[in-house]
Amino acid sequence: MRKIEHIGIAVQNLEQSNELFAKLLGKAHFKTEIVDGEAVETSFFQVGETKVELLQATRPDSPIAKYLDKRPEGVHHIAFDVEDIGMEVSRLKEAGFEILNEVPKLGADNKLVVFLHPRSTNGVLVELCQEQ
Ligand SMILES: CC[C@H](C(=O)O)C(=O)SCCNC(=O)CCNC(=O)[C@H](O)C(C)(C)COP(=O)(O)OP(=O)(O)OC[C@H]1O[C@@H](n2cnc3c(N)ncnc32)[C@H](O)[C@@H]1OP(=O)(O)O
Ligand SMILES: [Co+2]
Repeated sequence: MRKIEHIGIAVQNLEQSNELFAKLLGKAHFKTEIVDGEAVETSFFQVGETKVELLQATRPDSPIAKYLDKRPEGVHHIAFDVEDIGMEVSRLKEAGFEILNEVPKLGADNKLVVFLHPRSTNGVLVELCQEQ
C-alpha cells in the first residue's frame, strides 16, 4: 500500500455536500463522475496527496443506497493506492482477508478497484486502487 488514495463518504445529496466540503476544505471539488457499475455519482476533493470522495447513490440498488438505508451519512470506506492490484489481491487473500471482487473492476478517477469485506478488516470497508 503506497498511500491512502481517498476517503469515501456516503452522502444523500451530492450538491449540498459539495458545498459543505468546499467550505470545510477551502476549495471546490476538482471533478464529478458517475460510475454506473456501482450506481454512484462521485465528486473528488484533493487534500494534499490524498482525496475526499463524496458518493451519492444513483439507483436504489447501489451499495451506497443500501448503506444509507441503514446508517447516517458518513465515512463509508478507506481506499489505498497500490502498485500492482493483482499482486495485492493474492497477498491479501493468502493473508486471510475476504476479497469481495477478485477481478478488479472499473472505479472512478481512472482506477481499477477491488474491495475487501469489512468483516475481515476490523469493520472498515477497504478499497484497493490501481492507476490505470
Ligand atoms: C468504484 C467507484 C468508487 C471508487 O472509489 O472508485 C467507489 O468507492 S464505489 C463505493 C460503493 N461500492 C461498494 O461499496 C462496493 C463494495 N461494497 C459491498 O460489496 C457491500 O456494500 C458490502 C458487502 C460491504 C456490504 O453489503 P451488504 O449487502 O452485505 O450490506 P449489509 O448492510 O448487510 O452489511 C453486511 C455487514 O457489513 C457491514 N458493513 C456494510 N457496509 C459497511 C461499510 N461501508 N463499512 C463498514 N461495515 C459495513 C454491516 O454493518 C454488516 O455488518 P453486521 O455486523 O452484519 O451488521
Ligand atoms: Co472509493
